[in-house]
Amino acid sequence: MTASRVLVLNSGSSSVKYQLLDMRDGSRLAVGLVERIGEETSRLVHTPLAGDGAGKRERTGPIADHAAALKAVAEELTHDGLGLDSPELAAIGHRVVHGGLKFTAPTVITDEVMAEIERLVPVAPLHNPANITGIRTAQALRPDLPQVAVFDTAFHTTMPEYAARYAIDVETADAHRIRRYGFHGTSHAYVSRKAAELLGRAPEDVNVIVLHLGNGASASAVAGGRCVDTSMGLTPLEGLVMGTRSGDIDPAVTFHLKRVAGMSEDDVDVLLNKKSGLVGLCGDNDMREIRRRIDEGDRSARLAFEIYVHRLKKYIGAYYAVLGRVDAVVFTAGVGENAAPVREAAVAGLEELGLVVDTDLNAVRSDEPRIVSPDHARVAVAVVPTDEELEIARQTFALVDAGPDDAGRPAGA
Ligand SMILES: Nc1ncnc2c1ncn2[C@@H]1O[C@H](COP(=O)(O)OP(=O)(O)O)[C@@H](O)[C@H]1O
Ligand SMILES: CC(=O)OP(=O)(O)O
Ligand SMILES: [Mg+2]
Repeated sequence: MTASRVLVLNSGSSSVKYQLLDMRDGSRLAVGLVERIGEETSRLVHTPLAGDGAGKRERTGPIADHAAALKAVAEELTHDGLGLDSPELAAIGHRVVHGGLKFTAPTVITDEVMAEIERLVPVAPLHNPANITGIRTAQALRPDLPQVAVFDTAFHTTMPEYAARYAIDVETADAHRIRRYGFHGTSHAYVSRKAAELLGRAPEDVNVIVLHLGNGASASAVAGGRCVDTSMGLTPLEGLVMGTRSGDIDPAVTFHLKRVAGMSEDDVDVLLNKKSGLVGLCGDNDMREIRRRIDEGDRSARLAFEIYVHRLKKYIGAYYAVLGRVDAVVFTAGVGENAAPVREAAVAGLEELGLVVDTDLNAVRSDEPRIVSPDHARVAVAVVPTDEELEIARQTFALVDAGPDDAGRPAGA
């Protein structure tokens, strides 16, 4: 039997999401999440969907680091007869957030590839270190298997220079590779393709604005299947208001804080990446909690919501102008898929642009891609659940399934 399973690891700063899939039909064999890694209250939630396991299992209690988290995941899979030692496992696919300009496609991980991912740590300090630990741990568990990196930045490498460059001194920018890279690309690619499917058209024929609103959040303008602009920049800090990140601010705020408030470089980094966004504005970064507080009349929660939505609306307008013609505005990720009030507020007042939501359609909760604008609307407003793990598994399997070359290396090595 040829190996057809792929394990996908999406390692975040304090969490690991994972899925084991069978690529013969794309079915999931197990899914899970380890959260609050490094805290006393770590939690692993594992759901076997095949094998010997039955039903969702939870473990709570301290999980010290990503290596310990992956060990626990491996134990859970083994318990279900889906262990990493299985000969059916073809590869392990890793989400890697920053790939710079070098990686425009999924890549089999070699020592040189690892060195490049490490070199990019300063521009993705919350993400690349966790991705690296995930890769190293997986390599230690299955040194014989191809490990594949699927980069968040890859989809955005098609951006034209005028969208990717900052208007700063060219020599300085080039010397330090300062430009806009963009992130969440696997999600933007998957969701824009699915949106075309939902409209019943070929991806080459549609222009869409994708709003990926999770804890991290980004917008992208996709013309005929290619990214032409996106809201994140050199790092995943630029753009929309996020759970804990500020998104766009005047960069002078940073020197002002250093000069006037006596903050260090690291203090400002932590402020903008971890203590800003929704959490900085109102103390909560979970949109469910913010909506609950708004319903109780809480003013700081309301203002946080208004700032979040105002920024979103500005990007919709900007990308409308960038694309010229828009076929759909598509919401995805935790907030985009679940928070109907965010979708409604983001397009409120944009009727002249052809953007309206149907209140009843927008209120429907579903895991399926769906249109939430009325039939007659000029531009579709859609909700398309993202599936970064499935997309990573597909790209990983496509690379390793192409077979080894003459030297016995997997394709792409
Ligand atoms: N039912 C819901 N209603 C509103 N917001 C939700 C709901 N479920 C999840 N969210 C939001 O989604 C966020 C997580 O999104 P997700 O895409 O899983 O983020 P990430 O992958 O960045 O961790 C939560 O912080 C919360 O704000
Ligand atoms: C790049 C990024 O912001 O990722 P996440 O949303 O997983 O934090
Ligand atoms: Mg995410």
